[in-house]
Amino acid sequence: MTPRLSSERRHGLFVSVDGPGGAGKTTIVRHLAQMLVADGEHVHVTAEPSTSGIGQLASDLTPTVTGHALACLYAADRYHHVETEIKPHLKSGQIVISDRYLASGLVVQRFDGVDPVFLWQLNEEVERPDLTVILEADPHVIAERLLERGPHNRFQLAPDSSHAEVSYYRDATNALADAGFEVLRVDCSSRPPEQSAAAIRDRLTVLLAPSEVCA
Ligand SMILES: Nc1ncnc2c1ncn2[C@@H]1O[C@H](COP(=O)(O)OP(=O)(O)OP(=O)(O)O)[C@@H](O)[C@H]1O
Ligand SMILES: Cc1cn([C@H]2C[C@H](O)[C@@H](COP(=O)(O)O)O2)c(=O)[nH]c1=O
Repeated sequence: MTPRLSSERRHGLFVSVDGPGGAGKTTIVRHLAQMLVADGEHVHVTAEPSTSGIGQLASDLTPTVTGHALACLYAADRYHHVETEIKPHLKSGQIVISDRYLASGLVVQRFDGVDPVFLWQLNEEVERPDLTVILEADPHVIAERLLERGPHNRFQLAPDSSHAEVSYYRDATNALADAGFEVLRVDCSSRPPEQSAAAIRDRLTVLLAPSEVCA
C-alpha cells in the first residue's frame, strides 16, 4: 500500500517539473496530480507561462520577441507567479505542481543565444522548489514524439532542437544541483508516463516522512 502523504501540513510542498519538449511534462504532471489526489492530498496544478497578464504577454510575444527581452518577460512572469499563485496555495497547505518553472527559464532562451550566466542571475531570487524534477530523455526518442505530436513553439522547429535542448537541460540540472537544489532526474524515454509519475510521488513521500514522524 502506498504510504499517505501528510494531509495536516500547515505549509505545502512545491514541486516543479521541467524537461525538453516531448519528454512528457504535461502528461506526467497530470498523472502525478491524479495519484496524489487519490492518496487524499490537496493538489494545485499550475504552469508557466502562468495565466496572469504577464504570462499571457510572454506567451503572445514568444513568436516575435527574442533573446534577453523574452528572458526578462518569462522571469517577470515567474516572480509574479510565485507571489500571486504559488505562495498562497502553499500557505494553505497544498502540494503545488508547476509544469515548467526555473529550469525552463535557464534553458529555453538559450535557443536565442542568451548567456546561461545571465539567465541564472535573472532568476536567482525566485522561490526554491522543495523538489525540482527534471525529465531526461534520449533526444532521438523525444524528437520522434515531437514529430508525431507536432511542435508547440518556435524553439521546437529546428531539426536538431531535441539534441540541443537535452544538452542545455544537462547544464541547467548540474547548475541547480551545485546550488543545492533538491533535484530528481527521471528518465522518460523507456517507460510509460504513469511510472515516471510514480517515481516522483515516491520521492515526495520520502521528503514528507520526517514531518509525519514529528506530527
Ligand atoms: N513516457 C511516454 N511514452 C510515450 N509517449 C509519451 C510519454 N510521455 C509523453 N508521451 C507523448 O509524447 C507527447 C508529448 O508529451 P507532452 O505534451 O506531455 O510533453 P511536454 O514535455 O509537456 O511537451 P512540450 O514541452 O512540447 O509542451 C504526447 O503526445 C504524449 O502523449
Ligand atoms: C517557462 C518558459 C516558457 N517558455 C515558452 C516555451 C513555450 O513557447 C511555452 C511553453 O509552452 P509548452 O506547451 O509548455 O511547451 O513557453 C520560454 O520560452 N521560457 C520560459 O522560461
